[in-house]
Amino acid sequence: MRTAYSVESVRAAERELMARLPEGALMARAAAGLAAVCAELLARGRGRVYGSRVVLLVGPGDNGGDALYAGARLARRGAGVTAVPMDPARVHPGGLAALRAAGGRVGASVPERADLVVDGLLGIGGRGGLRPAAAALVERIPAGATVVAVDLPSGVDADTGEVAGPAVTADVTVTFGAYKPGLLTDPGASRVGAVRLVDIGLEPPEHAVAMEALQHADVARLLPVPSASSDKYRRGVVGVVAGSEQYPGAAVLAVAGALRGGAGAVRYVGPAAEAVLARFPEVLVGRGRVQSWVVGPGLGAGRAEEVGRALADADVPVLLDADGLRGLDGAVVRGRRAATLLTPHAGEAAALLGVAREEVEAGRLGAVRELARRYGAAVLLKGSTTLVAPAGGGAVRVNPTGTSWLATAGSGDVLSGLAGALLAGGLPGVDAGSAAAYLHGLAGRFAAGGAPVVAQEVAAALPEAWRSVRAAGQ
Ligand SMILES: NC(=O)C1=CN([C@@H]2O[C@H](COP(=O)(O)OP(=O)(O)OC[C@H]3O[C@@H](n4cnc5c(N)ncnc54)[C@H](OP(=O)(O)O)[C@@H]3O)[C@@H](O)[C@H]2O)[C@@H](O)CC1
Ligand SMILES: [K+]
Repeated sequence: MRTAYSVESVRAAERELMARLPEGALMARAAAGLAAVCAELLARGRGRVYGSRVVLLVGPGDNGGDALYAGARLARRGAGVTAVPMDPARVHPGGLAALRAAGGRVGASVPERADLVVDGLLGIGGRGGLRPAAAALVERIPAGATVVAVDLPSGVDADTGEVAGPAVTADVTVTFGAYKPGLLTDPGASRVGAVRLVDIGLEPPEHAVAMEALQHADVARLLPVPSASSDKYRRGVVGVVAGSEQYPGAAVLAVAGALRGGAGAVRYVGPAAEAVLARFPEVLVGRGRVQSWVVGPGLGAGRAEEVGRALADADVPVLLDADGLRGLDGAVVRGRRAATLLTPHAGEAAALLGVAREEVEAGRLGAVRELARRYGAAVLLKGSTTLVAPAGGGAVRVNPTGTSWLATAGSGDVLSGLAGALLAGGLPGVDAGSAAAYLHGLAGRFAAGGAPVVAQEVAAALPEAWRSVRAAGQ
């Protein structure tokens, strides 16, 4: 499991550690780690550190201090290092002295050419959009230079991933002590490049985890596996209420996802039974006992009664997607005993929250948390980085397996069937949602292999995704 911590808990852990260490020790560790990554990148790009041109963008706080001490290390190895302060009157004094002593220089403007630019403008102390002096430096980053962000790209909010105005786009982000949510959540996540975590001895407590990303072994532990005594009912029957005359394909794809999600059986309810059976003769048709409901893909408007009927089944987990999310009543969802999992994309989330879609896109983490709070339900927010918030608050999961090839018609229908099958297998909403997103992303990668993919191929690649995950759990 990869975990991320809020700025507040990183600061608390930092204070505790600092109290036990000599002054400057933590910054020295951070700078050493940063310099090592920079040296590695220079060696990879130009064969050696000696003679390379390094530019440090230096902010007024400790983030700038890290950059200066790392710059001093690179200067000692023969790099030509120029520090450009955001505010010459506010520069980390120890860092500046170290750089000068190592032969680095201070410039008033960003040189036109550089092999490597170190973004030490703002770290976890950054607030709001970049001020003009910082934005002006970011604008002048020379094209073609490798950009290394210190702790996080300046302009990205560490706690939320929000980007208000200009921000650095890094090739590599060297982060200290712990991941921050902003590195894992879009729009920030698309600015970080490759993330390298430097261990500086920080140990934030486990209860303070703000975000987590599952890995193969975590998913392997979550997936239900049939035992010798399993029959189809014990493995779970998924009821799929989906499709319409206009969108019969959504029903077929949701059923495909449910069948490949380990369900003992799938029961289909709706007007697309002919299309479903033509593709999957193993499907049961019509209402009956189920261990979970998947309601919504391709349902079309005006089917509120069917949504209400599934929700009224208070002891059966329900997944609501697409049209199943229209006009959703918070009190009804909150009143349920069994799990409810909502799987909106940004537009549907915006409609539920009564805000503009752009607002959800700009603050995805806040939006998914707010939806989970309002509905008392687990919420999977689809998109460039899929997020899953648990019903009762707590760490939000971010899916690490996504691929942009999955942005294709019907892909969400497969995901809803798959997550519904995991609910039927007994997984709580957040686990069902995050394990489904993980397998779905993996299947998308396998099916695409670097080429366009269609939703039914994603469903067909799900067994390969299961095998790949289960192999890691053995
Ligand atoms: N945690 C750890 O364990 C360790 C942390 N370490 C490092 O310390 C970093 C945190 O340092 P930090 O606290 O000094 O804050 P930092 O990010 O440099 O920025 C604050 C300064 O920026 C300014 N400013 C704020 N917003 C702004 C804006 N929008 N646009 C422009 N300016 C803005 C703000 O100005 P003010 O508001 O005071 O006027 C203030 O002067 C951390 O990220 C990591 O790199 C490591 O060394 C060791 C281990
Ligand atoms: K930075």
